[in-house]
Amino acid sequence: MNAAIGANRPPRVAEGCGFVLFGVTGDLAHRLVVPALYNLAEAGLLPKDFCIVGVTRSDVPADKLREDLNTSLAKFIKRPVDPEIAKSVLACLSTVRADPSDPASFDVLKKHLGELETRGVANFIFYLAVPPSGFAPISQSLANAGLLKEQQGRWRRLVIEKPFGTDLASARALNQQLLALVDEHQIYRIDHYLGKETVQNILVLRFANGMFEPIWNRNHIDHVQITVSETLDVAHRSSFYDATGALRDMVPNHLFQLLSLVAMEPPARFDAHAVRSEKGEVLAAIQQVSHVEALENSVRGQYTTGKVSDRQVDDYRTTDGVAKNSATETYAALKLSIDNWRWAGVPFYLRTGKALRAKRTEVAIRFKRAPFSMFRDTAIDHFAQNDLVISIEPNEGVTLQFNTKVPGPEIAINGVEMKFRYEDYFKVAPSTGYETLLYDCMTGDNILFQRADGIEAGWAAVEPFIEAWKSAGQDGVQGYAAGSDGPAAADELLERDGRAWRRLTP
Ligand SMILES: NC(=O)C1=CN([C@@H]2O[C@H](COP(=O)(O)OP(=O)(O)OC[C@H]3O[C@@H](n4cnc5c(N)ncnc54)[C@H](OP(=O)(O)O)[C@@H]3O)[C@@H](O)[C@H]2O)C=CC1
Ligand SMILES: O=C1O[C@H](COP(=O)(O)O)[C@@H](O)[C@H](O)[C@H]1O
Repeated sequence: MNAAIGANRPPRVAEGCGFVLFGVTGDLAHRLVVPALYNLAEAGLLPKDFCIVGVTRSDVPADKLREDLNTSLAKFIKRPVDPEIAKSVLACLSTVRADPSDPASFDVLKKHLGELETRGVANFIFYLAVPPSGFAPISQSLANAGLLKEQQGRWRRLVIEKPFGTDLASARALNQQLLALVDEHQIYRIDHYLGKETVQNILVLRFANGMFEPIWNRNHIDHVQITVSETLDVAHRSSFYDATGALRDMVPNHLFQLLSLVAMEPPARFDAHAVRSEKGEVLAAIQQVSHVEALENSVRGQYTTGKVSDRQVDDYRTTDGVAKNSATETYAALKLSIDNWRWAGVPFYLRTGKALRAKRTEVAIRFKRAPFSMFRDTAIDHFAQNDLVISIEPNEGVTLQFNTKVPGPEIAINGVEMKFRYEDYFKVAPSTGYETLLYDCMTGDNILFQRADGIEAGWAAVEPFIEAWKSAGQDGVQGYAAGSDGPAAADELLERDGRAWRRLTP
């Protein structure tokens, strides 16, 4: 590798900061955020002047919280926890009570952060690991207390969790509320898919390899399939899910992150402005469809009783917290078109669902078939479609399928695979996926966070489907047995175009 490549890019350094964690008593903080801080500490990546301020709405003693978080580290770090590192991360934790319904409590928080400042903590990250209803009130209270103002090189960053809105109007409103309080560069809107190595690798695969660009277009690509299938059902979060559904939960965020990385134009440089502009552009180019077209080009499914591997799963509508006549989809499939020259005529098929046969997150780029006339009479054992498959999870890696000659005196053809697997090349410690995102936030790099325009373009693209499904109500919700590949209508969506989904199991 050319050692000069990248030599001009200054090393990124995480700056000392106070990590103010709203919702520190909650699931996300315990399962992902604090374990990610532990992993950063273990990797020597936490800055020297670092401390955690856990914010709660009721008084929780710091000792009690440290004990709970320590237990969670043991539970959620997928290898033995080093007690010294855990101690050092949790030793710097203090707690404060602050509740937006009690404005005076934010003065107490301000005083606490002021004391930390006198001890040399110059910068603050405000991480809102709370339900979405808390995003705007907490941000407003922080701003009212003057805690979001940047001055004299001291930065203030606001991390907002997903979901960012529930539709275009609410996402716009939230963006407006936040942007009235802080500048765009201070907002870090999280999508945990961008913390995945395999998702970041899409950028490198496409733009650090010269061989792909000439064929990455409508002349060579037949279609793209994006799959996020899950074996999980919704039992433990049914009330959230029944109000949300598969489309809102997964498509405008996670699946569109994958779509935008695969479909965007090459950014001029590797920086947050250029990359996020191109991602936003391609999402904005997703064709806006009428209600009729939305219904024609989509499938909604809801799981019924079945078995996922050996696990019995009950009918979605019998789940506690789910309305008995719920029309909420646990499966969504869409056919989308992108209105630009690169992708004209290349359908993007997206599918995601719960309680399916297998956990699989992948992007498959299907190339056009070779003009096959010269092999018309050739024996074909197994014909491979030319798929380039980016496996996000599991079996992280990239696979290329192609046809080859079977050894022997005759010409016979067999499909084979060329595989790259991360585990064969790299030793990577298990991670939560939040480490890179938190580290980037400490370095001030928001390339892996979403900008307002990208979020809104995503919601705008799914809006016709949301609207059309709402009008259709129960009509059109297809049942599928838990543990299957999804509703038959999803297969028909592709069959109509002479295509088929990749199977969920090999
Ligand atoms: N859990 C997960 O795996 C994931 C979660 N997310 C998102 O992260 C955020 C947090 O999720 P999760 O931890 O599961 O949520 P929880 O329901 O566990 O809530 C987290 C904490 O937020 C505080 N809280 C609850 N309601 C409010 C409110 N209205 N205003 C302010 N604070 C409140 C509570 O702490 P206290 O009472 O101590 O103040 C609670 O412990 C959500 O936006 C969620 O969508 C995103 C991806 C995955
Ligand atoms: O944000 C969410 O993502 C998970 C799927 O994440 P993955 O990293 O396991 O692919 C999904 O289960 C959940 O419903 C959704 O809210």
